[in-house]
Amino acid sequence: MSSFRFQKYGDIAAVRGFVKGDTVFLYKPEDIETVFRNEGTWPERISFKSIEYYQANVRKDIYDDLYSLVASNGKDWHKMRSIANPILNQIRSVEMYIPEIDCVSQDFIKRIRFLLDNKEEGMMPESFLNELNKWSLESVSFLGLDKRLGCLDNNLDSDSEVQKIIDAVHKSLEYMYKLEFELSLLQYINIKNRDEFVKHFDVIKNAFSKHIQEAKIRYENSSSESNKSMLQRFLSVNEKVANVLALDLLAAGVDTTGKSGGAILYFLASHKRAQNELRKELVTLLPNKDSPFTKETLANAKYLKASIKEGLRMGGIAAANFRTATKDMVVGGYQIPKGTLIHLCAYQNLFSEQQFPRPREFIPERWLRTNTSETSHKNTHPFVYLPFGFGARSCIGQRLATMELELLIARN
Ligand code: HEM
Repeated sequence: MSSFRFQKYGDIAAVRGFVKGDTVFLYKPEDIETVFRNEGTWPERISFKSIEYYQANVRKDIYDDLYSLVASNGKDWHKMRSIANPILNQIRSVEMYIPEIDCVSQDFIKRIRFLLDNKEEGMMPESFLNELNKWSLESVSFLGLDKRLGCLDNNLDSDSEVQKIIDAVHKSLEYMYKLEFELSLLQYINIKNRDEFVKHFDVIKNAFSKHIQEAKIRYENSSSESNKSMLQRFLSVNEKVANVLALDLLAAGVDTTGKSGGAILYFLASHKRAQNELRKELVTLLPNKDSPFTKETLANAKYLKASIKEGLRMGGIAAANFRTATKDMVVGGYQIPKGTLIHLCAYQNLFSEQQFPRPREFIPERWLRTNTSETSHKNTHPFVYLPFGFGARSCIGQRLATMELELLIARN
C-alpha cells in the first residue's frame, strides 16, 4: 500500500480521514527530518488506545494517573518518560544484564536443538516466530520482574503460570492489533475485541503484579545500595511505576525484538559469506565458545553490530514511524495543520539505490567505519535509517534491544 501510494502520488500524499482525522504520508528524507526537527519537547505519536483504555478505565484503581509510554502523550507521557529514562536508557543499567541475557540466549539455542532432535516426534512448533517471542519475553520479563519465568522450558505444562502468560501475551498482541490497526469502522464499537483484550491483559497484569509484590518483599530485607536492578529502581519510585513499566516492556519489547531477531538470523543464514565473516570475528573474540560474553567482547564485535544494523534495515522493522503535528507546520511546501497524523515512510528509502548502493543485497560491511568503498553508508541521508525512531520519543529500549540481539545472534 505504501509503495503503491508513493508510485502514484510521489513524495507527499494526504488522505482524508472521517473517523481518525487526516493523515499525511511523507517519503522524502528531508521532509521526514523537518517533522522530527519540529516535534517540540513533548513529541506526539499515536498511542496504543487499547492499553490507554485499560489503564484509564478498566484498572484505574491500580494505575491511578500513571500511563504507559506507549499509551500516552503530552504531560502524562513526559511524567513517565522522566522517571523511566535514567533507569532504562542508561549504559550501566544495560551492561549489568549481559550475563543473564546471555544465559537466556543460550537457553534459546538449547530449546531449538531440542526441537530439531525431536522433530520426528512432531515437536516442531507451528511458527518459529513464537519461539523467538518466547526468547524476547523471557528477556524482557527478567528485566522488568527480576525473575526468569521459564518461557524456554521444553516441558511447559499447559496449566502452568508461564504457559498462561505466553498464551495471554500472544492473545493480547493479537487483539491489540485488531483494535489498533485493522481498517474497520467497527473497531470503535467492537466491544467483543475490547473485552477479549482486557481478559488476556488481566492475566499478564495479575502475574506481573504478583512477581513485583514478591520482589518488593525480597528487597525490603536487602540493604545493598550498589548494583540495584531496574526493578529495584522502579520500586524505589513506587510500585505503580514498576507495574506500568513492566507492561511497557512487554507491549513494546517482545514482538519487536522477536521479529528483528528472526529477520537477522534469516539474512545471516541465507548469506554464507556474511555468516563466515561473523563467525571469524566471534571465534577471535571468544576462542572458547562457552566463555561468557562481557561488555568488552560485545564492544569489539564490530561485524556483529554491522550485521544487526543491516538486518534491521532489510527486515522491515525500521520501515515507518508516526508523529502527530503538535503545531501548524510547512513541509515540502505544503501546510500541515496541528493535529494531523503524519506517517513517516522509510521503506522506499531503505531500498533505494541512491541511499544504499545494491540495496537488495545483505551487506553488513556498509556499516563498518573502515569501509571506504561505494557501499559505505556514509553518504546516506541521516533521516533514512532510524530503526529506533528519533529524539525525545525514540525507543527507550534501544540499548536493551541491541544487547539482546547481539547475544542472540552471537550465540546462534
Ligand atoms: C529491535 C527491537 C526494537 C525496535 C526496532 C524498536 C523500535 C521502536 C520504535 C521505532 C519506537 C518509536 C520511536 C519513535 O517514535 O521515535 C519505539 C518505542 C518504544 N520502545 Fe522500542 N523497539 C525495540 C525494542 C524495544 C524493547 C526491547 C523495549 C523495552 C525494553 C522497547 C520499549 C519501547 C518503548 C517503551 C517505546 C515507547 C517510547 C516512548 O513513547 O517514549 N523497545 N521502539
